[in-house]
Amino acid sequence: MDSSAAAADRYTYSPRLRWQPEVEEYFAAAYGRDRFARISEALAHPSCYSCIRVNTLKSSTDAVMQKLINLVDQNGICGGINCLEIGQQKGGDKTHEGISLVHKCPYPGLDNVIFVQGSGPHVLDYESQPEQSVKEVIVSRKCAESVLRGAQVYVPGVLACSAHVEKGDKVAVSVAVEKPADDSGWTVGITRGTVLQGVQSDVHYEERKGLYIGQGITAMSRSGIFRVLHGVAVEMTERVYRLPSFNDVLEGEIFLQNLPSVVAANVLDPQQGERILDMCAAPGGKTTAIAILMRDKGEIVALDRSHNKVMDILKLAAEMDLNCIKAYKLDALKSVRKINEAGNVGITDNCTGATVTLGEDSDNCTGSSTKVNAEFTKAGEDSSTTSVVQTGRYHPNFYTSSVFTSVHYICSIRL
Ligand SMILES: C[S@@+](CC[C@H](N)C(=O)[O-])C[C@H]1O[C@@H](n2cnc3c(N)ncnc32)[C@H](O)[C@@H]1O
Repeated sequence: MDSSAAAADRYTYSPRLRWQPEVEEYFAAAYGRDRFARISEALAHPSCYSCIRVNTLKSSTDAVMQKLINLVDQNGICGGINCLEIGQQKGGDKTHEGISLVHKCPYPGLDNVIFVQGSGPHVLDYESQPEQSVKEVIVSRKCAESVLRGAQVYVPGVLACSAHVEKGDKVAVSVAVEKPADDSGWTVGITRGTVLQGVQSDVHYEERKGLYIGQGITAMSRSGIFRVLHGVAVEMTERVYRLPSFNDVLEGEIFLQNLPSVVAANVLDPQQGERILDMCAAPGGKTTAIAILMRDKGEIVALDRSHNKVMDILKLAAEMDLNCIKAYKLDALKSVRKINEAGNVGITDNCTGATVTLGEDSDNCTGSSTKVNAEFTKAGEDSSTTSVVQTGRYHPNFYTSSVFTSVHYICSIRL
């Protein structure tokens, strides 16, 4: 193979999804092998559109579309990537690759949703400087998913980098995907800080073939990337999928959210004045969707086990001007306990745990009553530092709705 053919083979994006054998067998039997192969193929690639939910308490779908059009006309919102053209397709010369369009969501009941069309996969030229060997960065899967949705590469997402990378270097960015580990779990098998050799003797050389998601310019040196805790490591200049970044765009008026998550909140059909429990809530996508459907009237108890993520929920709620969301740090796994024989509510001995007993009585046609007795740590307080911990008693009656969906961890209960 000559060097350009080898590069074309190597610097591509053609990921293959790996399943645990029993899972694969199950789905193959359910869908048929061919159909399941097509589903697996589709799941390995990012969506070609972004889905935006409008905060209809602050704006309207039409007004947001108009603002996006104006923003693009003024500055573009793609961070230097030629990918976004919003509104009507303007003239025949705009049909080249890279054009994106904005549409209202065509599905009934989702008129608060806007789609922004992206493009890809694109074939990129990674070897534009043939006299130099390609410098490389490997990022985590989570980081890669964000990059393919328009984000930059941030420091925590970088797992490995070539030697001698300086600020301003052009780098090829690939993704590390999990593979089966010895203990029957999954691992990426790369220690953070690994030096990439860029030669075939490099242990990670073969496994990143076909997993290149784009290229960019380093915003700091290799040593900086692994020394600092925050910041952009690589400014992406080319991506195999091009979608606009909505970072800092129309803050509080829009939320980027996958369509199934928007639908999950709609299916719950929350009403004004109700009380809803969202047990794995951060960053607050479904919580805020539910709050808006309730027109911010009622109460949503939003739980997350991570203190920082609880702060994210509160930040998002404040940005969106939503006052009905109360966020608490609580491990949902410790918040539900089966009823004991006597039908008593147990009390946990963990200061951040909650005890929930599912009772048999029901005074509501949609579900059974659920008594809750919990001690919780209020958002903004750190349960690991006893000097600042203040726990409060929490003892409402919960009424489960017929909807108890696990789509994207939503775990919402009508109280
Ligand atoms: C995929 S995110 C949830 C997304 C969220 N429902 C939304 O719509 O934006 C999963 C969240 O669940 C939280 N989480 C996972 N296990 C949890 C548990 N046992 N108790 C509380 N939160 C948990 C994680 O910290 C993470 O923030």
